Amino acid sequence: MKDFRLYTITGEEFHSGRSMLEVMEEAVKGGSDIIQLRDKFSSKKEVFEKAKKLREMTARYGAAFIVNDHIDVALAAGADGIHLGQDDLPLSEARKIVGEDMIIGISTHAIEEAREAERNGADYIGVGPVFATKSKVDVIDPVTTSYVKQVADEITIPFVAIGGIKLHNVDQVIDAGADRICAISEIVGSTDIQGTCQGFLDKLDAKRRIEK
Ligand SMILES: Cc1ncc(COP(=O)(O)OP(=O)(O)O)c(N)n1
Ligand SMILES: Cc1nc(C(=O)O)sc1CCOP(=O)(O)O
Ligand SMILES: [Mg+2]
Repeated sequence: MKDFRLYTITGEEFHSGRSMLEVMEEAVKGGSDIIQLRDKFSSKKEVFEKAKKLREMTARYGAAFIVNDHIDVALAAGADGIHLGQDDLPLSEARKIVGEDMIIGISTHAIEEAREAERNGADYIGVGPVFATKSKVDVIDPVTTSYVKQVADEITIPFVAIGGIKLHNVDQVIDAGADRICAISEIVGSTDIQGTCQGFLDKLDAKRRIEK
């Protein structure tokens, strides 16, 4: 898959009166190079309608587009990939359905899950929740930056840190080894979405400059 740095997920409860498309377009304009449609409340038909709009918008900017949970919606909307959790369809079965070209991302919360996802051909993994988050209802306790460090030290496929990541604590995640970060509330709840994205990118870039 094409490399990415900043991953933004929809969270319509934080969009405060703005349309989902408007919010996500701001995120892409701000430099989010991958976005995910995550919608736990709408009907599948509604999720599909949203997916088609996000597919069209992301294609205009050259950003990757991922659908959470719904493989059929991802395929029907022409998304670049799907994101699956530990309780979703197993990766090997999902791969049979979507083929080799589609991106499959897998959530992981412990190093054994990260190893398994890598072994089974995940294109990237989510690593979290690093910090406490209110954006997910059935969330487990924070895995802390020590899990980020474990993954950075051992796993070779791309990983994205997620969960409670804000501009004020992202340095801890970057210091633990993350090159890519993912956020919902800090970005889509911001009154200056482009500025918030730029703030994250500046911090990620500063790390890359130091490593060169
Ligand atoms: C990039 C990324 N990482 C983790 C998740 C969480 O996925 P999952 O565990 O399936 O939980 P839900 O998002 O479905 O509630 C994600 N969506 N994206
Ligand atoms: C959807 C999701 N998955 C997580 C995981 O750890 O797998 S944490 C999370 C919520 C992230 O939202 P926020 O940036 O607002 O904390
Ligand atoms: Mg899921």
